[in-house]
Amino acid sequence: MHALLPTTTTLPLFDVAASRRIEARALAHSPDLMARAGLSIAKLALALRRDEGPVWVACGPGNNGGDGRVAAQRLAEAGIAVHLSHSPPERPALVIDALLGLGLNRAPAPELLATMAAMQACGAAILAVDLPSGLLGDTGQPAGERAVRADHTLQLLTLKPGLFTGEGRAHGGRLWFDDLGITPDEAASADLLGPAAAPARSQTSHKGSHGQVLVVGGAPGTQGAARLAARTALACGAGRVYVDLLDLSADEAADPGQPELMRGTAAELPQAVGVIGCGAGAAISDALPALLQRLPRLVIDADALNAIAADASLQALLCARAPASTLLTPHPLEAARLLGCDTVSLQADRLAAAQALAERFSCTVVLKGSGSVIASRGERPAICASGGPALATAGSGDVLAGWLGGLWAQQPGAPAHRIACAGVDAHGRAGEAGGVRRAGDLISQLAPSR
Ligand SMILES: NC(=O)C1=CN([C@@H]2O[C@H](COP(=O)(O)OP(=O)(O)OC[C@H]3O[C@@H](n4cnc5c(N)ncnc54)[C@H](OP(=O)(O)O)[C@@H]3O)[C@@H](O)[C@H]2O)[C@@H](O)CC1
Ligand SMILES: Nc1ncnc2c1ncn2[C@@H]1O[C@H](COP(=O)(O)OP(=O)(O)O)[C@@H](O)[C@H]1O
Repeated sequence: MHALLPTTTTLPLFDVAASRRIEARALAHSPDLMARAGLSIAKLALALRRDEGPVWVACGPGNNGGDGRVAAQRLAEAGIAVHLSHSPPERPALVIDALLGLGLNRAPAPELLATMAAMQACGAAILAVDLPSGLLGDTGQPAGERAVRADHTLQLLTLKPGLFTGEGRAHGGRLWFDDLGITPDEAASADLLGPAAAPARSQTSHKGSHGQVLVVGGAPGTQGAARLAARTALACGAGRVYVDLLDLSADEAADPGQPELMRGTAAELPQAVGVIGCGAGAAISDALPALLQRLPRLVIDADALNAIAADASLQALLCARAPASTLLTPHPLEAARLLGCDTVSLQADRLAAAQALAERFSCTVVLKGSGSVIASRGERPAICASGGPALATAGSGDVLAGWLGGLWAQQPGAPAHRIACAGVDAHGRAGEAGGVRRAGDLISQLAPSR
């Protein structure tokens, strides 16, 4: 058993159906899985309980409750006061939430909701067994009106995608994992991203070796967005970075605060990676047909996504692009517009939504937000576990778009999916500080990760 995040490698995630298959096969040769699970929970509980008070263990009707009962037995054998009940003891030292795990299949019944509320109110830290009760393992959404907000979750046997995206990040608390000695014997349902290697830079390389990025966007009043993206592409190591600011007069500098940036257009730079849409406003619509047809690799963000959502002819141009050449970076509202749904239903299953977008537009999609999801046709989806609310500030998405463009410029042969996985993870790690990080600061935080 070990703490999980930050992860130093990419890890396999298994949805509920896959976890059940793995469990069923493992039980055939290791019938003592529940004993292993219970022991592991008891060990972690011993380390986490805050004082000499009783450990409250609340067990449900299935095997999740079975794990909890074994843990209670182990704790009692170790001389710890254990309170095995659906109602709280006086001043519990820790709560073990073993009500519902993988088997959650409907909104929790009222009596379970009452126990969940009592757990939350009792003042002790909550250790959830496998999943916080009421949280769906595939999507990270509560099945009903509420799910337990745990302080710690010990995932057992497999890592479930729902703990890493959507509401899962807010419900799981600190994440722990015990594989119970079983190596999964089927392919993962999704990847949990680890860090990727920075693009190689040969001793004899020159600026022409590291590609070109062209940022198109920045309508009057929102030019900062395009400049943030351009500065980030530069910090990422792209050989040359150009900006095409909408409505900028011919004699103005690309970015007076960043003299390395140059002005350019798609017509002049047909090999550049386009990063298009940042702060672009409605004016991007007119430029989009040429950009979609002309530039061999595109990162499409913000207003360019909104323009595409509103125009079937732009959607057709997008779908006609070469495979693995286009990367969309919508936040949930932009993604909902592209799919023609609302954000609540989109957020209810972020993995499915990202995959639906990737299929519909034949693109790689980064569905941003807590636990960003990366999906591409024919690829296993990935979830980014790094990042946090420090990133919830204007401009951090522009920085992501610029970083993706900068990475892609330096790795022209790489498919969009690989660039997205590497870039989103690096961006998240750079934004793991507490509080709020200004988007401009994020750029300098990203640069050392190259
Ligand atoms: N077997 C092993 O050795 C191992 C097992 N492991 C552990 O087992 C867990 C999975 O166990 P599980 O399959 O029994 O499912 P679990 O989460 O206990 O729930 C099922 C029960 O809850 C009920 N129920 C469902 N929804 C409900 C609701 N909303 N409101 C009320 N009731 C509801 C459902 O009722 P039913 O639908 O049948 O009426 C059924 O009775 C897994 O998460 C892990 O902890 C691992 O440690 C690996 C080793
Ligand atoms: N709570 C959070 N946890 C993790 N990542 C977050 C969180 N809030 C925002 N982010 C990340 O910050 C970025 C915000 O992008 P976006 O909404 O497009 O911002 P902007 O348009 O202002 O640049 C995305 O990469 C998103 O995943």
